[in-house]
Amino acid sequence: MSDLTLPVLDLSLLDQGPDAAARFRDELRAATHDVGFFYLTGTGVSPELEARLLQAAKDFFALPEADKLAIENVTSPHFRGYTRVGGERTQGRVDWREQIDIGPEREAITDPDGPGYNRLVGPNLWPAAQPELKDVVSEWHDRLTGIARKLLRAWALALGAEEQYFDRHFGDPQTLIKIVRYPSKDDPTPQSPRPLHAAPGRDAEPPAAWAQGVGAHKDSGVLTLLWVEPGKGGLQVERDGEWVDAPPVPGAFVVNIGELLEYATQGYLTATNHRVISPTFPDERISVPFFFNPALDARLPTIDLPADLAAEARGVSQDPTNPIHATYGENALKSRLRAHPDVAERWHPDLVAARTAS
Ligand SMILES: O=C(O)CCC(=O)C(=O)O
Ligand SMILES: [Fe+2]
Repeated sequence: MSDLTLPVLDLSLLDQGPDAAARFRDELRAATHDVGFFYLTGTGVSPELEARLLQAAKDFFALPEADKLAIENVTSPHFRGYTRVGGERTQGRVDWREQIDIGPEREAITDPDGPGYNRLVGPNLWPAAQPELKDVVSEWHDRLTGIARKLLRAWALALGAEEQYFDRHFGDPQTLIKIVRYPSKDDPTPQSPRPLHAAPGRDAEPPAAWAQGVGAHKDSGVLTLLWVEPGKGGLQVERDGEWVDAPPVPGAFVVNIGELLEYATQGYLTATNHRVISPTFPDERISVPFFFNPALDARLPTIDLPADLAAEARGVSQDPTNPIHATYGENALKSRLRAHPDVAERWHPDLVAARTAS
């Protein structure tokens, strides 16, 4: 395994005059053309806020199991709430992590003739026993939305588009915050994996030994700002067919782009496969990915790249097992149905059947 040092970019350069800002944009373009991943410092997120978020995450996972299961995601048609260890899949294999998924707080849309992705719209499920979770998540959401918008404006300019390109096409962002805990697979504490609940054609629940922290995948949206508990390795990024470690850097986010940004740049920017290796007992690892994505019905038009950049656009990755849909809602629904087959089966059998048939 080789050591990739992801590029480190300092967001505060954008506020240090035109030359510094231009340097940031060049570095941003290079990093996301070459690797698709980088570390971002200078974001202004305070260590106090990070500490509050980490504490809230730990408190949530330490709640009695019954409190967590009271908001289990199988009770939400909108893929919100708590996923227990073993309740999620990537590439058909079980992920050994538990998490809470939080999206925009909306009322469900009841329109049977509307697009399937409307079913992603709905209320969150919050733990009754931890009212403060909502406050810290809401503050985190607002801070990171500001950072994401700043980055996207820098990308737009770096790609030869007008600065507001993404603002204009995003609509009301469909953000997703996941608070995730990766236990060790050797942790003797029962992790209450989902009882046998195999999808058609799927075998019984595989043992933990077969599971993964989270399996190799590309993020389905535009931009991910990942916060990782200090000192906790495990994230790996695929580079030239090899897995390379991307350990957390103090005070930095790990940033990566998703399939939609690759699509909008016709492969000039690259969405990169990544995965998480489970920690070794007695360690565990907490992370909080923030996915900044456009409205479900948004379709990012292809950016008209300057000739020198267009010459280096590789085209969009073609993988028959993972088609990339231009409308964000379609792409998001694809990954939600795939990751949570039990939610899909219980609430959306018609969508599953339509997909199996096509
Ligand atoms: O937990 C991590 O470090 C990464 C998680 C991730 O890639 C994802 O949830 O999409
Ligand atoms: Fe990811």
